[in-house]
Amino acid sequence: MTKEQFVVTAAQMRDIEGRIFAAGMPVAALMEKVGRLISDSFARHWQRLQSIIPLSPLFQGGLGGSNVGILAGPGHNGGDALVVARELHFQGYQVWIYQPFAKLKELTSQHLQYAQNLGIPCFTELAELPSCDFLIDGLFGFGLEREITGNIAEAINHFNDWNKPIFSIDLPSGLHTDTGEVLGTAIRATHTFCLGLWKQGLLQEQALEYIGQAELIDFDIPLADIHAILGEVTKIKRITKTTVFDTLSLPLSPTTHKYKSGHLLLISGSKRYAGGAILTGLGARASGVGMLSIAVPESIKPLLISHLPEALIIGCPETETGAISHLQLPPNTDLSSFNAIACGPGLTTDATPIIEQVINSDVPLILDADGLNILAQLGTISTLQKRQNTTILTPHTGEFHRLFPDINYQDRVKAVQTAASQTGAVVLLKGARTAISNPEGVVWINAESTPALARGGSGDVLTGLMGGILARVVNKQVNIEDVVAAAAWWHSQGGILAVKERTELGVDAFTLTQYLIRVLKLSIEDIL
Ligand SMILES: NC(=O)C1=CN([C@@H]2O[C@H](COP(=O)(O)OP(=O)(O)OC[C@H]3O[C@@H](n4cnc5c(N)ncnc54)[C@H](O)[C@@H]3O)[C@@H](O)[C@H]2O)[C@H](O)CC1
Ligand SMILES: [K+]
Repeated sequence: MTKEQFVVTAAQMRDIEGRIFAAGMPVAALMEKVGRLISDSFARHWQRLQSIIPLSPLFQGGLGGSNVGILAGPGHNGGDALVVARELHFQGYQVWIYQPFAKLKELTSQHLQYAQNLGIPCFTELAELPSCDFLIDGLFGFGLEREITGNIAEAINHFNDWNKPIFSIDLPSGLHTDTGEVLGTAIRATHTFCLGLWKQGLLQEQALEYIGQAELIDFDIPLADIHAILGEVTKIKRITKTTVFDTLSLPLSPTTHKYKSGHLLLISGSKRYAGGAILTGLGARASGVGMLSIAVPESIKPLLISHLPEALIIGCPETETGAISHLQLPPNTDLSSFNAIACGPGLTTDATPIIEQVINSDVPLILDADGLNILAQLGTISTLQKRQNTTILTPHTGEFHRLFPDINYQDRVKAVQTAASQTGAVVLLKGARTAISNPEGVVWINAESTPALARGGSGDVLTGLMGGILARVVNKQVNIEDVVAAAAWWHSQGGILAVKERTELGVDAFTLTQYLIRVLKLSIEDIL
């Protein structure tokens, strides 16, 4: 487990830090270490930022000379900020401090006193403040306990209105550490330096517009202290490249062959939605699955063959509306011939018998799109109750609400945990921060994505990619939720790479399929 995977609440972070202090690490030393780490990381970011934003006329070139406004709070978040203030002062920045609080924690008060003795101007009133090139937000960290009101709320709104880059320490001040909700008002950060371990609130969708680019500042928290507080099996984890590569079982064995790399059956498409079948097939292709069979209505079989010559396209009888009426598998083949089935994109809701058939099979199954809408019509929990083998559901919020009308999906972590435990399935709830839970409540959060993926067809690609990975590794003793997390991570990283080269408007679903192998290659080069 790399530190990047752990996700903590304020209480857990306080307990972990409490263990570090109890073991002898002086609080002042930790604050000094953290302050220096932030200053170093900040200098790297500021060099990059300087190339894209105009600087104040006072700017004298080089790293120094920029004007820095430090917002210092009454607690140790403020203490961190004052250490940063001192370090940037010695690096030649023009630093001023805004510190409006009457009562400060002891350590924070000492750092303020030293900054003042160094001649760094300190202000308590907004009206007195000079201009600056950027701000460093050390008002509140995980010690924020209640709504921010009065002059502090006014100050936060005032700084947001300056439209200057704001670098927040630990969390944007005003965000609830655990839920990410705004307590009164909150700093809209350009960049957030999250300290030690990812705070749960930074992984919640409602926090996204306040966080900016988030970075973890690792200050060497011993793993033993983390596990002592979080337990050996941590409940909520952030998907990282390391976990994904463990699941994808790369590199391939030199003696592998196509039958050892899994056989996936996709059941998708209709006369009305042939594209869904093609996109799902292209997603599966990218997974490297050994054998790919795609069951579609007979009338679109030639279309699929032209897009996916390597796949076995199974033309099935169709209803008068052009949906698959029943599966007509090749001779000597039944559903148990496949390592996994992914079913739903483009099916339309006229394919109920197909969904009943795959649910009654004993094959690992992914249901998406119309497969989920039909499941909802059949009765989600009662229908899945009879399934013994792996089931994965991949709804977006609308499909989730149809499947689980009684579950409030605002708290996405709780929502997927509840849905997974009620159905015995692994449930992925799509979104800007996709959440995945297994029936035991172990949750993966995909913390990096791009709004460019919010387009028709993008989910079809994910279904095919996930189905291919599942078919490849299902017999390799992997956790099913790890497979789902690997697919979600790969899918979003493909989107992020496509945005870099084609802008946020250039990532249609077909283009996305062309970036999946590219992003894997770049990730392997980066990790090896
Ligand atoms: N624990 C440590 O020694 C280290 C912590 N790190 C940094 O410190 C903060 C956590 O510090 P803490 O003093 O516990 O709390 P905050 O600085 O986040 O909060 C400040 C203080 O403000 C008061 N307060 C809470 N809510 C409000 C409000 N709505 N209005 C006004 N005042 C409020 C409350 O009394 C708090 O004590 C952590 O985020 C790190 O930045 C270091 O990184 C390592 C050492
Ligand atoms: K802060």
